[in-house]
Amino acid sequence: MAKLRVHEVAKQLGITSKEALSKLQDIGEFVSSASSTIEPPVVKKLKAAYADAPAKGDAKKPAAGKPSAPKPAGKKPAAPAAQKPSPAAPKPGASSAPSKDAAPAEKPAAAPQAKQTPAAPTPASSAPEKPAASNAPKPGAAAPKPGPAAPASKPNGRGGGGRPGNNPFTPKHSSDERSGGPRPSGGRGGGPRPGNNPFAPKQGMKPSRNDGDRPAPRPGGSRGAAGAPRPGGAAGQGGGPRPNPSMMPGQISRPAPAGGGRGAGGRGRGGGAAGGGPSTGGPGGGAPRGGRGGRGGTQGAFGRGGGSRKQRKSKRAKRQELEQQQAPVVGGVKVPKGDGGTVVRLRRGSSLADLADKIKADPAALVTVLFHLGEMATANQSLDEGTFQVLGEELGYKIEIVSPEDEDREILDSFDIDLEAEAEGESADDLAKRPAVVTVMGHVDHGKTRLLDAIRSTHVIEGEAGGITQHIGAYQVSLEHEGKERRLTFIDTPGHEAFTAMRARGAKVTDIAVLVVAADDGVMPQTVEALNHAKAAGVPIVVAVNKIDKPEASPDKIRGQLTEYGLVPEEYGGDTMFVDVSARQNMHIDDLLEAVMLTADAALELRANPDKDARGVAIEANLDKGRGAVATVLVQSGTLRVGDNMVAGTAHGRVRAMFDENGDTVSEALPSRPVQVLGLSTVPRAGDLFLVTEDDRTARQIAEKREAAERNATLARRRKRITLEEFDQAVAEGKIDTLNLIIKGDVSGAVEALEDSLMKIDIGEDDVQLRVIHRGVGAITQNDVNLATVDNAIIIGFNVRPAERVNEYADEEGVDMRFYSVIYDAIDDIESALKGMLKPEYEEVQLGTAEVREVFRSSKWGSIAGSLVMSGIVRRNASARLVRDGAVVANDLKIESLRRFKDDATEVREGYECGIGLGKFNDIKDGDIIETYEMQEKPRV
Ligand SMILES: Nc1nc2c(ncn2[C@@H]2O[C@H](COP(=O)(O)OP(=O)(O)OP(=O)(O)O)[C@@H](O)[C@H]2O)c(=O)[nH]1
Repeated sequence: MAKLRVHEVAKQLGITSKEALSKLQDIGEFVSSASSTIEPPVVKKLKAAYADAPAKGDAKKPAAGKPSAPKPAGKKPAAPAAQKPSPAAPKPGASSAPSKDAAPAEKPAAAPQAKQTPAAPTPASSAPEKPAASNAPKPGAAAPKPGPAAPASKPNGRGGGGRPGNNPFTPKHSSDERSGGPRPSGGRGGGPRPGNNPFAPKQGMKPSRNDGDRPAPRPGGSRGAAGAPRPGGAAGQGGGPRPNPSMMPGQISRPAPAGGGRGAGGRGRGGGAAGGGPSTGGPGGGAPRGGRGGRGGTQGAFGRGGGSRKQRKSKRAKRQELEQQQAPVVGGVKVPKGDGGTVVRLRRGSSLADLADKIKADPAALVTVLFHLGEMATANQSLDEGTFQVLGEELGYKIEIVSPEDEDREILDSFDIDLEAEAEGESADDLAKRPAVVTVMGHVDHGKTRLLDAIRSTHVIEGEAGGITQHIGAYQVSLEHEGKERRLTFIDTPGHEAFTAMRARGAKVTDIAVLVVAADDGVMPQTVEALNHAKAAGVPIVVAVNKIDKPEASPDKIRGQLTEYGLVPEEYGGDTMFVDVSARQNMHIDDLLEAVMLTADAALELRANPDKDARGVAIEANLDKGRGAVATVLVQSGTLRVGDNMVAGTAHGRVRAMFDENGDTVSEALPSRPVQVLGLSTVPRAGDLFLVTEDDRTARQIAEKREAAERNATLARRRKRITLEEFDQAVAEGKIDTLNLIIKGDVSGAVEALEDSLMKIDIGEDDVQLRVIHRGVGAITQNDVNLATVDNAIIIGFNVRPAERVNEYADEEGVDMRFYSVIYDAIDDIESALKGMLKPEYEEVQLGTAEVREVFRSSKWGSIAGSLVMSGIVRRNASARLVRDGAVVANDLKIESLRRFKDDATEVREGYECGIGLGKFNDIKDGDIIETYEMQEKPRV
């Protein structure tokens, strides 16, 4: 018999290789690594040191060689569980189970399976026995035994069973003998696929069925049965009973593709026992299938003695084996496990393949793990944050999904560019005053364009050639203020649409907004929209009351109207400057500019460092036939020079030439200076941030990375930012405390009435607020959606619908729009959302009870209560209390571990057995009742 390796013995003992190594050292044996072989006497010594917990190997050995005496099965009678997979209900403990701790859970509840095997062999014994028993139940089948049985079964599953069909020339390979060579895809452990071997006379359904022992697929965790069909990887498990995915909520019963194959090999663990036994099939021989298969074989080599495969393993194989040995098994596959604190950052829209890449795992394995957790996804499918969180928790990683801003920061980080640190590192000495950047907003036809023209024509700095001013998207004016020459930059695209679109891209371009209101018209819907957009961005507003040349102009009326919207004129004691102007007649334009200066000086600290590479924002861009991409950019800090390498959004290139608003060439542009730039590879979007890089290569690579990030983001976009239903949770998580609304209605009366009623909702507490950030009359427009996007708002449409294509846009941006035609319905919805937003009150809700049937003590896990769920469900992480003879022995416990057979389970339902670990609490006795409960939120009335 081959010598065992440390890790193999460790596995038998249910300890880690590391622990085994240190124990060996303790007992005076020096062994260099986990893959070193150890002499039988040393193995004995080591096992003796763990005498408390019988080694798995003990169970296995008999299997390999001669079967141990079967233990009276069903010592523990059975429980109701009609579904028990295993025929008999062997007592885990009884059967020299490998290690009690592993097995407890699986004590089958005695539910004798009518059809299956007649007898109820002890787990350990059963496996080997069966083959011998001739066609009795296939070993695999027998294996179903939970814990103890597990080992036995595995062998079947994997090692034990050569895949019948695989060797057409093995005459004796009847499925019977084969002891249930597992066939992954087929119903996993148990059944040899009869049809596979045309030359095996005995092959037929019958044996296979036998073998089956294979309980009818049970809803809940029947998977214990070796035979239990198991999707995907599960199957792979080799006969090992595993929690059936179907017992998980929301589970989909489709098999996880990936795992399946893997399973084939029967990942050897545990299987060795039986596997070795039937040298007939050749240990593990069944499934030499890829690496895993190989493993199965290796493990079977526990029973390798029987094997004809004594060939030496290559170093690589050994190394792989060791690696796999060290990796934990989750969901039936091996994945590198984190320590619980390792943070893995993933971009929004990432897939399992991306995660696999980061944690150096096999994507297919992650598919299986996720399936095990109750969710189906392909390796390349974009997953949401919640799914990654659950998966991360299972794997021991903290997964963080990064926002677009973080994402961009990370991209720049990878090039050693940290804009924040750069800005923070600047001292007051580095900063110089810069001009304010102004956006003109207002209702249609109130004179925005005319005003911008008036300002430009009177104040634009003349070009050298005195050339004709041209539209480049922004311009700078110069004027004298308090004896000094001051400049202001105007964005030449009037309206809040462009303003909010840029904000949506993360660009903070505007320092001050000029709100133009025609004195002969008054405050109109877009006036309000514009002021709401400016307020939402926290930008100070200066009001230009235009068209005062008109006889019907009534500037005072405008002041009065705007007061209602929170813009109180200075002359009324407020802090908003109102300037009466006439754009047509160039009246008071200077006063307006003066007011803008004063407001800027009062409210803002406008400084930037001019002595560094330029950073800024693209204002607008177009593709010119002769000149290629032409972009107007606004320098926000640093100085932009011709010849600089820059990247703007996903466009990059070298600045070939720069022009100002007069069409004159410029060689450098200081902060707040808008210039037209030639030389970019493509056209950036308005609002794209730009920066100058050291070389062209860096610029190109940043652009490429951004492009890739955008592609990913588009994939994941169709997700709601925030919905009424989610407020609750968002508030509970501390993400928000204000419900932002945008109200659009068919008539202003209705909008006002709705807003009034909403504001009167008695929330009762002041930890949650309602804020209407914009209201207006007419269809829901793209601007509304933009604003909702930026400020995370919900749009309420009262008797109005979205304008053309806005629906799709809102959907793309993940903005929640709700439509009502009855005012009370809207109020009801918002009210309940708000009430949900209040900090939740919790009450205890009982989940289920489990009766302790047998307590297993393990040095590793402490006490494990082998229990039968008597009612409801037992859920991992749920709160628990222990009741003994009707009295509560301990409160405030937690179901810290929950296992079905050898695998972790999320929950176990009534009628099933499981192993429950209560953390450090060890005072558990047979007959105790474990009551589990959860604190659930109480609905508010
Ligand atoms: N009497 C008078 N008419 C003005 C004044 N300012 C603008 N107008 C006129 O108002 C009309 C609309 O002016 P625009 O500057 O195009 O208005 P706007 O706000 O830019 O309009 P949109 O671009 O459609 O949003 C034009 O016919 C202007 O001549 C003013 O101060 N006095």
